[in-house]
Amino acid sequence: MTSEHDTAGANRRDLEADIHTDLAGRITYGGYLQLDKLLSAQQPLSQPPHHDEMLFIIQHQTSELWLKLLIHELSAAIGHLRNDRVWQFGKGAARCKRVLDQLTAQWSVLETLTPSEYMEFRDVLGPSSGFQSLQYRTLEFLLGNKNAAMLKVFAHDAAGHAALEAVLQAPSLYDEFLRYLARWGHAVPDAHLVRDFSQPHALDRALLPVFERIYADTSRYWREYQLCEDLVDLETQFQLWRFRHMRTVQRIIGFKRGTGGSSGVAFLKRALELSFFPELFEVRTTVGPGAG
Ligand code: HEM
Ligand SMILES: N[C@@H](CC(=O)c1ccccc1NC=O)C(=O)O
Repeated sequence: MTSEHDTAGANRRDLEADIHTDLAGRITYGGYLQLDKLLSAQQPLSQPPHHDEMLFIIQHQTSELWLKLLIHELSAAIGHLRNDRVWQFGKGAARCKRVLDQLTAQWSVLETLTPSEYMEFRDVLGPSSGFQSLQYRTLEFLLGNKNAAMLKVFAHDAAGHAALEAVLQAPSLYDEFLRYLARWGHAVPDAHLVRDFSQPHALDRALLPVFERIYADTSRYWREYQLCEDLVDLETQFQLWRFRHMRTVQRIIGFKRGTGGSSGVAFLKRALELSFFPELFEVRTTVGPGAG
């Protein structure tokens, strides 16, 4: 038996009668997403264009799009924490983790770029480098890796510089978390509640009893424990991104210096020693019977 809907034999799907086709002056897919702008922003500088420069550009642009979403979600989540909206914070943190998964997984696409292919167009990059990514530095600052020296590379961009300076001066995710704990009766030393937020947080053993109490009795302090574990997840995911960047760089340019002027892989490796929430990792050593 055949019917007008039976297109299986023809291996074709017909349009349904109600599908909108008169779209003049209406909101469309390409219009809503501004694809004219988005898809005209891939402009290789190599002359003639090197085939692999498209991969290089799109890998960076997609990373910047995910970074934009991360900043959007993390800023909102920090606001939730500041206002004791723990459930909403958890929801935002969960989304951030999934976005970080995407960012980390996508290194496997760039890893298909061979060292010689990259060297064929690397010179067009001049002194530009991911080190100058405003969104990346914003994310690092939101997470607490504060460093005023990083502002220098944005001196040429007054608006970007001012926006980053504001994030440098504001409490980070961990600062807000410690303030949350203090509001809920945990013995967070005052020095962590009011401080110069432009400085990075460094391991303070005086904070360990707070976390030992939470980790020793997770059923009593389940909310706090879950927040701690969200932060541990975020740091772990972020470190995976850093690690895969470092390994991708190593396999593509070896130990050459970076276009941004750094030593290259050695410089990237040093970031792997940093911790946003050092007490949350230290507590694993000190908590529990027989620890210490
Ligand atoms: C062939 C690919 C890549 C190479 C060889 C490379 C190399 C490097 C090097 C050597 C640095 C140190 C700064 C410098 O001297 O330039 C750096 C920093 C950086 N790169 Fe890449 N990179 C690559 C791809 C990417 C991609 C796809 C992203 C995604 C946005 C990215 C983001 C960054 C960021 C954010 C930094 C600063 C890291 C920090 O401050 O610790 N890179 N990169
Ligand atoms: N730093 C890289 C160049 C690079 O990867 C790059 C250049 C321009 C814009 C973004 C980049 N990505 C990460 O650093 C290099 O040394 O080859």
